[in-house]
Amino acid sequence: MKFDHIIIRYGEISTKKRNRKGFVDKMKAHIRWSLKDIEGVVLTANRERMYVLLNGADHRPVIDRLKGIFGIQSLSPAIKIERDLEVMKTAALYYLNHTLEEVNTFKITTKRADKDFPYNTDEINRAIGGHLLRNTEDLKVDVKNPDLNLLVEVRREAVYLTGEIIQGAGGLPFGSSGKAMLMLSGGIDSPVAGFLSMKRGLDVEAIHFYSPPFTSERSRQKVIDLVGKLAEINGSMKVHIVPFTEIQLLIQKQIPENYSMTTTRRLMMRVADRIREKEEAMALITGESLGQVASQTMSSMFAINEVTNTPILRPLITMDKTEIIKIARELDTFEISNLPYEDCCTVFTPASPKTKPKREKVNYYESFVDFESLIEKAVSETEILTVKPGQTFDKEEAMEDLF
Ligand SMILES: Nc1ncnc2c1ncn2[C@@H]1O[C@H](COP(=O)(O)OP(=O)(O)OP(=O)(O)O)[C@@H](O)[C@H]1O
Repeated sequence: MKFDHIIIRYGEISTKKRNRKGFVDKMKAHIRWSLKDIEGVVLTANRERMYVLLNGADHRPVIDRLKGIFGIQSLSPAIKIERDLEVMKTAALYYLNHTLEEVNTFKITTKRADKDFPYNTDEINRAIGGHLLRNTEDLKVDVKNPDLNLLVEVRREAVYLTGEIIQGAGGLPFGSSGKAMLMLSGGIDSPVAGFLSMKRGLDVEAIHFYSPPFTSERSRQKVIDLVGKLAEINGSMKVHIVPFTEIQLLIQKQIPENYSMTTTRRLMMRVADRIREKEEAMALITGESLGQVASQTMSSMFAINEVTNTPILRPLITMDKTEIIKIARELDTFEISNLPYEDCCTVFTPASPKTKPKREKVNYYESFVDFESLIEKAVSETEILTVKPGQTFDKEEAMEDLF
């Protein structure tokens, strides 16, 4: 006996009415992609649920992959069996021994959709429960708060056993919210912002600004590795690598030092917005968190945001650093982000950047400088890479190179 299918329950998709099909189709495509190398599995869907028929495949790797698919609320491995009490008892014991969680207490909940079945609900509960108690040690019945509530569904065509409810990733199906551009530094925050945006159904491309020779090849590679991590979600991610040295040198030369950081951010936004337009995306995403550093105060964001009316998504805006780090660790990006390679912003950061820059002042300073041709040049010289998952980062080798 084996688990023969997995039940997939929808999360927020179930609140969608007329456009539900679009969401379900996106999720189906993502699940199909994630299971493509597991032989034999077949996916079916209806308005309420999806089912993965395992056709002999082991349920554990399938569940592991499904756990990462956005839009899934929960999952349950299930068994379809004959309408025979002895078979039902054996199957229940199998279920108990193969759940992923530790089970100390249980209850059986039978539902008889077919009232012609020769045993009533109570008789089935007791027969199966007794069988489990006789064949296990230290297992107890708990009808109020059991570790395992084994649902036995007696239908006309067969009996279905399911019990374990495994939490899914939640969110919305990948790509169901359209496309946005993630401004990705090598830091801890922006990869987390990218992940959370993808979780809300966005298809994300990354934009990274780098300033050779002030920033090294290693820091560029670090960003590619971060993109490789995010690419695990759906198999690949594009990254636009923007040469930013000329713009930064011009800012350094022409803008008063305490306003150079504000102008740098404004220029990044302007360039990113051009790339967004070319890629037909509808928003920019940043890893900003309110008040974290000088460029992330309300006044700074007010001054920086002025250069575009494209929506700027800031998924981390109300999060504390510790909350962000927790997600970065779960995502496995923390170690990569934490490597001490310089970023183009840190290299050019003034000693005391304005924490309360004024729009009028920054506009006044920028009015003496023609950035337009350099913006065009940066966009046209942007390198576009498609990164696949598994660009593993060799931390030891990287550290050796550093010291
Ligand atoms: N070199 C860069 N390329 C692309 N985007 C950048 C770059 N530097 C900063 N950004 C964007 O600006 C945001 C704020 O950057 P900043 O360096 O002030 O903050 P941070 O808290 O260190 O963020 P992060 O941890 O993401 O680097 C980043 O989250 C990112 O979205």
